[in-house]
Amino acid sequence: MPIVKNVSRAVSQLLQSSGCGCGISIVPIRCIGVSPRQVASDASFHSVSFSESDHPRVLITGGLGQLGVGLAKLLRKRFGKSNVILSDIRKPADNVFYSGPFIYADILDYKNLREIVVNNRITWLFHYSALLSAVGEANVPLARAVNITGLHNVLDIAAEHNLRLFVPSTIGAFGPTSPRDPTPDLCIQRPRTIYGVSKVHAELMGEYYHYRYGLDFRCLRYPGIISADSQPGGGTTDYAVQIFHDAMKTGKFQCNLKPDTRLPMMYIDDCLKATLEVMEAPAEALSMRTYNISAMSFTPEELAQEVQKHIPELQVTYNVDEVRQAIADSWPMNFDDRNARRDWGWKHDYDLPELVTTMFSFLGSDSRIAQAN
Ligand SMILES: NC(=O)c1ccc[n+]([C@@H]2O[C@H](COP(=O)([O-])OP(=O)(O)OC[C@H]3O[C@@H](n4cnc5c(N)ncnc54)[C@H](O)[C@@H]3O)[C@@H](O)[C@H]2O)c1
Ligand SMILES: C[C@@H](O)[C@H](N)C(=O)O
Repeated sequence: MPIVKNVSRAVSQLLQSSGCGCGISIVPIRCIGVSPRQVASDASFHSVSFSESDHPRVLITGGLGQLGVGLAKLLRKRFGKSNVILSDIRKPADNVFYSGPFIYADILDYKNLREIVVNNRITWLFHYSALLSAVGEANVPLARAVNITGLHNVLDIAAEHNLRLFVPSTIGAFGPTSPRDPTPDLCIQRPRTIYGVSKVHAELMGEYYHYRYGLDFRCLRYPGIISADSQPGGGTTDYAVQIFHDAMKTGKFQCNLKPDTRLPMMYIDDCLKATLEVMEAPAEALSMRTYNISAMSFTPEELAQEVQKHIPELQVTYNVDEVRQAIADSWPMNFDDRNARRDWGWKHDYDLPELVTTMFSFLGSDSRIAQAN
């Protein structure tokens, strides 16, 4: 194996060379000039010319799901419309297409993704593409491809081009053997869904690339997210969005989880605020690269009672979906987010009553507009 020997000798010489300025334990890709995809070393130098005083140039993958459009809106307000590119493999609605830059990007197409990053001089990447917990169980091969192979593509491109990378994780990254009430940042993680397994993999790979190559990887474990103007993509916590729509439309709601199933939840504005805050936090403030964030925790019964304060005639019945129930029973009931609060000042704005009032004022004003038209 002379080639292997030569390469390892060259790498060890590079590691020891004082000119590189690298420590032995942290080896940024640009120092050894060999990326995980064997891209020429000068590939990363192009993006290094980005000045920190400029606005970041942002790409959001999987941006047409429940969270991406709201994230683009928030980031465009902060960094300017033209600096934030939304992408997905689906066709955007007119209002999304005309609200700012949109591009087709399949995260499984490595070359296409790299071309987008290079041509648009991307400096920050928010990686939102994923198959969520319930749809993931219904199509494991696709979930494995999108959530694991897709993540590998994103990690390599981010490392090669010196990007700051945000990858969301989830309460679903924990499992039945994790402490569930509360669940700390660091504990046993043995999830029993392909979604959870892929998210633990993403957390570990991102942290590994951070320590091994200096990748600026940042990750938050989101609770179930509740939003009024976007639909959830097939998760276990979807009921907590659906109840609002059904309460408004029919006054009847059939819940697919048992009434006492407690899960951590969060209003979308808090989720997106946390995402921007952790991306803007100075690196020295981050004692970890993956944080839990928390706002509230409730059961379907407690949510229904709060909703009934606004729509007293709402009738709730229960028809349990065994797959979703088994998933929910293995997830945290409460999330311990003390580290996020201490390190970068995380603080939620919405508790359960505030969330329900906000959802109804949003949906209420929407329906009034629909009637007027
Ligand atoms: N919504 C939540 O409650 C929640 C909670 C925890 C974590 N998260 C995470 O946040 C991220 C965004 O969640 P969401 O609710 O918007 O998800 P979503 O399911 O609503 O949207 C995911 C998007 O990924 C896209 N996608 C699928 N395959 C793709 C491919 N090959 N290339 C590019 N895009 C592809 C889909 O078209 C879809 O628009 C996900 O990573 C999810 O795991 C969400
Ligand atoms: C919790 C989260 O990751 C997603 N909403 C799901 O239920 O799958």
